[in-house]
Amino acid sequence: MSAASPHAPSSTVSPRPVPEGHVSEPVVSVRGVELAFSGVKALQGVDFDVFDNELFAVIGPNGAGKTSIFNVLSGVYRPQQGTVEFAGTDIRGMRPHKIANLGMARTFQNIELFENLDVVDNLMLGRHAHLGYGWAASVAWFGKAKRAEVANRRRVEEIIDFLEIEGYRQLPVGMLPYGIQKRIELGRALAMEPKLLLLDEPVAGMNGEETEDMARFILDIRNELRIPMILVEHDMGLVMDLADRVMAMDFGKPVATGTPHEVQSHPDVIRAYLGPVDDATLAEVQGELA
Ligand SMILES: Nc1ncnc2c1ncn2[C@@H]1O[C@H](COP(=O)(O)OP(=O)(O)OP(=O)(O)O)[C@@H](O)[C@H]1O
Repeated sequence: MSAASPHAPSSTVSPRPVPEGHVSEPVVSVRGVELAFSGVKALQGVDFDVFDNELFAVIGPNGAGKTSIFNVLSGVYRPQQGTVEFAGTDIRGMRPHKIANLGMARTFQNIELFENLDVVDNLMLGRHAHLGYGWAASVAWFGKAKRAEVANRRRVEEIIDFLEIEGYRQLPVGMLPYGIQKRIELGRALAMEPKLLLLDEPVAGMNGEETEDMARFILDIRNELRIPMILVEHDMGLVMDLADRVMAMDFGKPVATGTPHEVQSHPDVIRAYLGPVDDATLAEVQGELA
């Protein structure tokens, strides 16, 4: 992955702003998170909130700590310090499958689908937490198991409609174009009916048309399904177009949090991408971004 330069205008940045219109409790609340790997400080003093129906982006150059944030949220890494609350529950140290069952879904930088299964079956795997019956029920209480299966299939068909992948539904995922596979991975996350969606570089490796399609679906998820999202993405154009708020990271620390407009030409954000620059160069870059 390559780090991209931030683009477009800016102003001032408040350290931890609560966005206008958000009076409710945050869906995610992270405070003072510290994560280290044998001396390497991956995260230091990370604080942020994500609110209902918010699209929150995390940006930063390579190694800034973006993936580590996702891994802390989804339970892959346990931070040494700090608190992580999701949907009102303290999830620090909780196992990934338990966090997923609380309603946190994630897509990955590299597609993680079952290539030999068709689209419908891959999406049905996302319904795992919604089976509504156990193994015994599936044998001894056929009626309940069958009703749950029908309801799950109906939900999967709704997602297929929503993501406009009807034409691929019976095809093995491995033979589909890259952009469609990324869409199916998104569909599997949606099949979980998540309370929060983590999108890890959703347009990485996509061409222009695929990127535009994905951007449209991300907006639809926010506007129609009203699912809050955290987006990690190197495509700054996409971040600036889609995000409600952005947190910029550098060397494991948040350096600016605010609207895309505020963050993109913040001096610390520009220095995170370009390295040390003098005031004249900084002003020139800010001028180009304006
Ligand atoms: N499992 C690990 N073991 C050792 N160091 C790690 C591990 N995971 C992350 N790191 C280190 O933590 C720092 C942050 O890494 P992270 O992958 O979170 O950055 P990133 O912003 O996602 O980078 P990229 O944009 O390249 O994906 C880096 O110095 C990285 O080498």
